[in-house]
Amino acid sequence: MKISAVVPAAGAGARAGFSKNKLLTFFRGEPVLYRTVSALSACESIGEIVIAAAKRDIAEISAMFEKFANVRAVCGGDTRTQSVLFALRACDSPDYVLIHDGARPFVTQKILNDCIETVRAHGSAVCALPVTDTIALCAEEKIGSIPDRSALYALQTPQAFSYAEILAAYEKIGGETFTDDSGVYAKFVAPPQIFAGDVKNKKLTFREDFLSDPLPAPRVGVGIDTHAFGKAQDHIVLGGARIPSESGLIAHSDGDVLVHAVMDALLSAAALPDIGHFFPDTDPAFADADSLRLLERVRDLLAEKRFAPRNVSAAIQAERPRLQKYIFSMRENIARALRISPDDVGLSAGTNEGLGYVGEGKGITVTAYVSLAETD
Ligand SMILES: Nc1ccn([C@@H]2O[C@H](COP(=O)(O)OP(=O)(O)OP(=O)(O)O)[C@@H](O)[C@H]2O)c(=O)n1
Ligand SMILES: C[C@](O)(CO)[C@H](O)COP(=O)(O)O
Repeated sequence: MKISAVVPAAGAGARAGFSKNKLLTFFRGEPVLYRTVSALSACESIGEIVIAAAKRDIAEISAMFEKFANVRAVCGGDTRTQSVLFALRACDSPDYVLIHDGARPFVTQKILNDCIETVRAHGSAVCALPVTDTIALCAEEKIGSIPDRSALYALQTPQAFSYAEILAAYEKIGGETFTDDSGVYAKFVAPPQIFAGDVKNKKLTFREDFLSDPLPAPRVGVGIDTHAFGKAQDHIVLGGARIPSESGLIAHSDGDVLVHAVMDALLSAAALPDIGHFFPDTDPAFADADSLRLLERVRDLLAEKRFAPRNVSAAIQAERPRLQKYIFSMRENIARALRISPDDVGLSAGTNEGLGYVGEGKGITVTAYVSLAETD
C-alpha cells in the first residue's frame, strides 16, 4: 500500500506580513516548513513527500531537505489549488495521497495515523473539528441566518484520498479555486469522510499565530550522582562501557554513576520520585544490577506518563581513568536504552585539576541534564 504526501508551501504568507514566506521563518529554533515535513517524514506509512514551492523559494526549500531521501520540491502555482494540482501530478502513482498544509507544523503522529486509517477504510479522510463559536451567514453586515451548530465543523489538514480519484477530480477543476481539497473531492467524486482533528493542529496564518505556541514547553530535568572508588575490581562501568581502572566504584549496583545521574534527571523532569525510590540499594534484586537495564525501566516509567526523552547532556568529573576513547560507545549505549539517536546524547569528561575529592582521585561525579517531549 503506497502512500505519498503532498505539502502545499508555495504561498506568499501575505497575512503574516514577514519579509519572506512565513514557512521559511523560524519557530522554536527551526523553519516552520522543516517542522511540518519532519512530522510527515517520521510517519512510517508515508513514502515520498512532494512539496509545492514558489519559484523564488525552491532552491532554499530543496537545500533544507537535501538529507531527506524521500522529500523533493516541485514548482507550485498562483493559488493553493494550483499548487496541490502540480504536486499531485508529480507523485509516483501511490494508492493514497495525504495533503497537508506546510503552514500546519503542529500535526501529531496520532492525527497522521488516524488520517491514514480513515482513508484506508473509506477512500477519503478529512481532519475536522466541531466548531465552538456560533457561526452566522451574513450579507451587507447583517446576519441572514444561523445554521445549526451541531452540524458544523472546521476543516483542517491533513486530508487524504484515493490518489487516482483526487488527481482526476483536480484535473476537472478548470479555473475554479477551492479553499481545501475536500471541496474538490466533494464536487467531483463523493462526500468525503471526516475524522477527529485537534485544536493544537492550527494553521499559522497571522503574525500573532507565531507568538502563541500550542505545544507544551519541553520539560527539563537535572540529576547528580557521585560514587567513591574502593571496590576491589579492575574496572569501572560508565555509560555501559567497561573501562579498565585500578579500583572499582563502590555501589550496590554496577556503580554506573553516569547512567544513575541520567536516570535521576529523567525522573525529575517527569516529576517522579528518584532512583532510590524505584531501585532501593537495600533490595537484593538490584545487587550488581546492570544500570542500562534500569535506564530502560525509567524510559518505560516515563512512557506511562506520556513522556519520551528528547536529549541528554552530561558532564563527567573524573581525575582517572582517562575516558575520551569510551565516550562514543557510552553515547551509543545510553541512546539505545532511551530509543533516541546518539546525536541526542552529549557527554563531556574532565578532571578537577587536582582539587577536592574528584581531584584526589577518590570518586567520580556526574551532572546530567535531560529534556522530555510529551507523546501523542
Ligand atoms: N499559491 C499558493 C498559496 C498557498 N499555498 C500553501 O497553502 C497553505 C495554506 O495557505 P495559507 O495559510 O493561506 O498560506 P499563504 O497563501 O502563504 O498565506 P496568505 O494567504 O496570507 O498569503 C500554505 O502552506 C501555503 O504555503 C500554496 O502552496 N500555493
Ligand atoms: C486547507 C485549509 O487549511 C483547511 O482549513 C484552509 O482552507 C486553507 O485556507 P487558506 O486561506 O489557503 O489559508
